[in-house]
Amino acid sequence: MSPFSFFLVHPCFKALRALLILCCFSVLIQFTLASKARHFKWEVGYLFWSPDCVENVVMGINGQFPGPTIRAKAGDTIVVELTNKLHTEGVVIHWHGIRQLGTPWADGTASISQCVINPEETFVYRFKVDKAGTYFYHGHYGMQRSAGLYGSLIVDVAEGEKEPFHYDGEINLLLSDWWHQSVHDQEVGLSSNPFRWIGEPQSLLINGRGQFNCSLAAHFSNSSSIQCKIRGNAQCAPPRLHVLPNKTYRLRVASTTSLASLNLAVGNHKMVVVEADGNYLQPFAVDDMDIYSGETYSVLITTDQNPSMNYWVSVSVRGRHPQTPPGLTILNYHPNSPSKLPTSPLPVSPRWDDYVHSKSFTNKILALQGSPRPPVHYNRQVFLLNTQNKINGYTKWSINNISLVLPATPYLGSIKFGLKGAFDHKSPPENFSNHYDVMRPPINPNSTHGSGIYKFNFNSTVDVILQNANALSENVSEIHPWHLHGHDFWVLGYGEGKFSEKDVKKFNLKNPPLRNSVVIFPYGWTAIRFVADNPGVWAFHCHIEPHLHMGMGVVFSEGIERIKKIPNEALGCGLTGKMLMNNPHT
Ligand SMILES: O=C1O[C@H]([C@@H](O)CO)C(O)=C1O
Repeated sequence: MSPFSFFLVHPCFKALRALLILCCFSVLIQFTLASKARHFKWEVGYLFWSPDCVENVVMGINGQFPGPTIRAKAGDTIVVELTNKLHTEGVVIHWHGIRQLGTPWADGTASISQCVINPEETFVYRFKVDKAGTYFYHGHYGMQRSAGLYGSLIVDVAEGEKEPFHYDGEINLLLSDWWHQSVHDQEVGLSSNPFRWIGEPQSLLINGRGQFNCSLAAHFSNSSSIQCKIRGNAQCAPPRLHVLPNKTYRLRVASTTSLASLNLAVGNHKMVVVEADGNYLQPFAVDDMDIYSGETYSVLITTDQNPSMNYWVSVSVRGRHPQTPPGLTILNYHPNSPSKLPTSPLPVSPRWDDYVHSKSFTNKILALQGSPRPPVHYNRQVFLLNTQNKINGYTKWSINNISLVLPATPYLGSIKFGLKGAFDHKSPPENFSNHYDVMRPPINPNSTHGSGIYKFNFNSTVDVILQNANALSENVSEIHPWHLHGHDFWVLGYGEGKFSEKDVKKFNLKNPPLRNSVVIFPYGWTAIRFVADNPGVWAFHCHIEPHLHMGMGVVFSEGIERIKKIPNEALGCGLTGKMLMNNPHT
């Protein structure tokens, strides 16, 4: 008899066995009690609001802009009953960074995971937040994120768990950019011939607040900007960050910008970067940090500076010729008055085109020791060439010469039920011509529309090489931050120019960071690896809102046959709607 069987049957161990069972039960009960469902009732609607002291229309939630912050613990279930109070538009909300393990219909992507929620309809998003971290949520239909439909989603560690770093307090910074032209006008311009580009933002917002045509730091600048005079309760009053001296604070930073890549700095304070996209990093200290649309970070600052002063928190534009003044607020040391302006000049931010600086920051981002490592080999390698193109004279972005158009019927349903004709059944190309010169504008700029998907074998390891190129004008190549739904991926490496098979040898398989968003630098490439282990249909796209609108994305799917019952409400439109209505028992 084995020692284990002996323990199971021998009467001497009866009491010990009972104790063991009791222990197991109590752990189970504690776990069930600690993780709970958090219910929210939300109404999405348009509001008159002055995000940058100029009145405009924003898309808000429950009369608030930005939307309410969701705060939960790892393991909790979030239940958001979302009612659409927009007058004539559908809506969906994507929970950015939440992998939706087992709930692919709750990913909130119009035409991909669900039908849009029509005016006056209510849709219930129910999903688990399985991993602690800094996240956010936003609209994922048309350009509704640019209209202001976003908010923070913070997941604390589960009861009894500890973060791998210490801090005394927390500050939330949700960064965005803001235009005075309505999103509807922007969308029309982008899909017109001649093309009308949206231009640079009027203002940068910190927690939905910015200042147009005046600066909090005007007394330091020799430009013509005037000093802001803001009443304390104004919607555009800067969100002062109150701190006590000699403490450590965790800044949770998320960028939901429509276009702008940003640089964040806190005057006189070093920032120690510890988390990115809900994954822990090997801590490193910087004076300023870049953050691209779709990314989140946690950084620690220690309030060890002269406590009789306040300090600037500044956000400025990277990667595009800035025409937007920095977004500013104040780090307010207690007991100084929150309106006491800092006496030091603004922190120096790098020049907008100092890519050496950006790359040096990016290369410091590595996984904390002990983080999950990538599989050593891939099963499939997909190359995605990013180009700006023309289709019948309209300006577009394409991936391997295909510009994404989303179908009327959500992929999740049409794939699950094998509905023919819902989208292009031919898969898009996995590669591009060897002769393509990524350093020059396309010789033949013409591309085509497409709605085909990349289908991955369940549990296979996929490498994606994102390849940047020259846009339509000579000597222009732009930053594109790519975001993957339904997964985290390992960032294996970045490189200049065209990717070559030799570059595979340089991949970092030792401590690559796990993320859900990653940047491709101008004329460069970025390699990522992920395991296709989450049954569902998942968007992978440039997080610049107008670029996605112009077709810059692809769609992945895996393991659909493993999905059991998709709630009818998610699919009650288009062909699936008709099918469900005809077969109420599906
Ligand atoms: O998609 C874009 O279009 C413009 C420009 O390329 C054409 O006006 C721009 O800066 C983009 O990022």
